Amino acid sequence: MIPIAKPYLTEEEAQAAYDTILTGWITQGPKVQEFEEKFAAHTGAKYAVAVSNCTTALHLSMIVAGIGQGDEVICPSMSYIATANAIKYVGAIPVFAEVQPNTYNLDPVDVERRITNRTKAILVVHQIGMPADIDAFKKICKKHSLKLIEDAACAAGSAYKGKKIGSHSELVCFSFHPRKVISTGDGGMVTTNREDYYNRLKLLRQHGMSVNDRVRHEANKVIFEDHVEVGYNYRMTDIQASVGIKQLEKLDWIVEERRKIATTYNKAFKNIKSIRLPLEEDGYFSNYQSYSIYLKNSSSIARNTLMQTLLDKGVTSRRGIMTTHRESAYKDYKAHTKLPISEDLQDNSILLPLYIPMSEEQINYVVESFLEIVEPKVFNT
Ligand SMILES: C[C@H]1O[C@H](OP(=O)(O)OP(=O)(O)OC[C@H]2O[C@@H](n3cnc4c(=O)[nH]c(N)nc43)[C@H](O)[C@@H]2O)[C@@H](O)[C@@H](O)[C@@H]1N
Ligand SMILES: O=C(O)CCC(=O)C(=O)O
Repeated sequence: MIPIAKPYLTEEEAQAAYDTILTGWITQGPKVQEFEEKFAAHTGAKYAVAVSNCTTALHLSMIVAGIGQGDEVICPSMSYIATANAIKYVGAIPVFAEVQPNTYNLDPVDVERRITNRTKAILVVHQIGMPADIDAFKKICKKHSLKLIEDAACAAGSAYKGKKIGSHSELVCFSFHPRKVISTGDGGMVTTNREDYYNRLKLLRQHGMSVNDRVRHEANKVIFEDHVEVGYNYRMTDIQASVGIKQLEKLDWIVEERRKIATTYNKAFKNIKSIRLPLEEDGYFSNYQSYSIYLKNSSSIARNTLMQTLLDKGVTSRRGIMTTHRESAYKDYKAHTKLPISEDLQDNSILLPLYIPMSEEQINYVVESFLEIVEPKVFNT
């Protein structure tokens, strides 16, 4: 069976976790600090703050951006549910905007249309690793005095206009969940260029503690900490961070390898008229966290049938990215939300296997299986 995804983890990561365990400092310690410094350097951001996952990264970003009760935040419905949930955590209201059919990313024109006097921020997602048009959203935010927050859960190693994702705006949130291109089991990171945000994020992730445990541990004078505001326990462990450091060293290589597989898929499928392949325009550099194909109306096979037939041949796939407004948790949205493009993309797209290392044989098997089902006539000639 060819899986949909698999984290690329080696003896190196296992050894790093082992070594960290034996140091006796296993959470929010030196390895977390090292991972943060290296991640900031890699993205080109001034600061990075490690947290327990991207959902908590988004939650803290909402808080430091000053988003609160009753504020509106524009975001895509077509994203993993964590995007909208983070807005809800602070009592704010997710306002769903449409995405562009060929990139799955927020449509700036539709976003601007949905701005009201209660709008406080735009939460832009770089969907399945393809960067959104950051400059367009920066312009809208400037014009309407809004905050910009980037959900880069899937976009570690992606770049926009020659600069890595993480370096473009004030709050960028990453995930190291196993489904992402690099993983620490679970884990997240916020990058920022603002020192005030950096300090507040560090405070909030550790209960609002004024003097952290490492400082107290190393002090030769008795120090008492204060908890200056109601914070959270959103720490990353040093065991995770030591894995993250090794993963980060491989990130650029992993992205190159993923892009090679995406290129093979692109070449193999380019002449199929009934499907649309991922679009990577000039200035956009995707890490191909996922490879998504859209089945047009003219497709002779329904998406779910295609998925089952692939599975029967031993090829795992996934349906297109979910739409939050159609989840039960968001049933209040269902009646008044009209997002035909997002719904169509969710219903008619399919993610194919893409992971490192995928053998040539496995890649070819996915290609052949897909062609055999979608274009049987061409395949058999
Ligand atoms: C980007 C989004 O991707 C994921 O959705 P998805 O439907 O594409 O993928 P999932 O069904 O979660 O599949 C994750 C796949 O990734 C591989 N995998 C390998 N190790 C793991 C693991 O520890 N946890 C999970 N969830 N998956 C793991 C397996 O092949 C597994 O089937 C979700 O897990 C979301 O959490 C995520 N935001
Ligand atoms: O929790 C998940 O399954 C995905 C969300 C995520 O990637 C994260 O919070 O880091």
